[in-house]
Amino acid sequence: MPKFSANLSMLYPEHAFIDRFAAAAADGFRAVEYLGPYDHPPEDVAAILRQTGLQQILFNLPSGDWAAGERGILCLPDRRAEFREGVETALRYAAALGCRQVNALAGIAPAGMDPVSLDQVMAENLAYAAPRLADAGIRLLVEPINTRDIPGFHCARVDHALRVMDMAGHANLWLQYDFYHAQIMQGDLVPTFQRHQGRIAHIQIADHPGRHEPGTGEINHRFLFAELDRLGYDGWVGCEYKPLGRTSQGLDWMTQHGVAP
Ligand SMILES: O=C(O)[C@@H](O)C(=O)CO
Ligand SMILES: [Mg+2]
Repeated sequence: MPKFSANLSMLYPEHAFIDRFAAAAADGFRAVEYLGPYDHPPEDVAAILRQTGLQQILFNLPSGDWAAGERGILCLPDRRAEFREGVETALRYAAALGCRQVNALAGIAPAGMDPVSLDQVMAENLAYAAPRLADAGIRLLVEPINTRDIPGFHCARVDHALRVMDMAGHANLWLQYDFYHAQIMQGDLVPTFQRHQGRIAHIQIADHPGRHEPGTGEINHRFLFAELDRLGYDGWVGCEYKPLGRTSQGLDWMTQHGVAP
């Protein structure tokens, strides 16, 4: 059975962010992930992890002005300095929280910019960050995100992410494979996983359409989980979906799929 982490940016919206940790622990989760801890001092988040016994397994590098619609800065030519500062901030938080994986979001392509030059900026930033994070024992992940939910997102397909990671040319670059985004952009979920398994550090799930609980849409999660087991995937699977009702009640999808938090 895969091991599941609770994505606190999406699960438990009925609670304030800081109270979502206890809610996830009460439901039996052993690990959490979310977009970013940066609104809270690292020692406060570390204390909550200690109190709840939860493991912090992933968060994103600082991703620009989220409220203003930004979705990462990795590909943005005039934000290189901010990206580098963000790596230092993430290193500080990761050390405090014992987190061994961070995700770098490509960002929305500025209108009129040549996509090849944006790839070059991405690769340059990845080449800068990957060894620094490796020295601290932290993996650097890249996540393709569908362009229906985030129009203009620069890195939407698995092969694109892998190509840019190859351009950066460092061993500490890993794919964050979100089945929901992949279903929208390309399908072929399991063969794609199998082809790139050695480069995949983290998986996320939600059903499609709607991005709700597994079992509410067209993705066959029972099959996916069985295949992850058969293929020996030993990473985490992030529950990154929008609960249809109260999060805890909605977790009965797990028993229906023969899995547990
Ligand atoms: O899939 C997602 O939306 C997240 O994993 C993320 O990090 C950016 O929104
Ligand atoms: Mg995701």
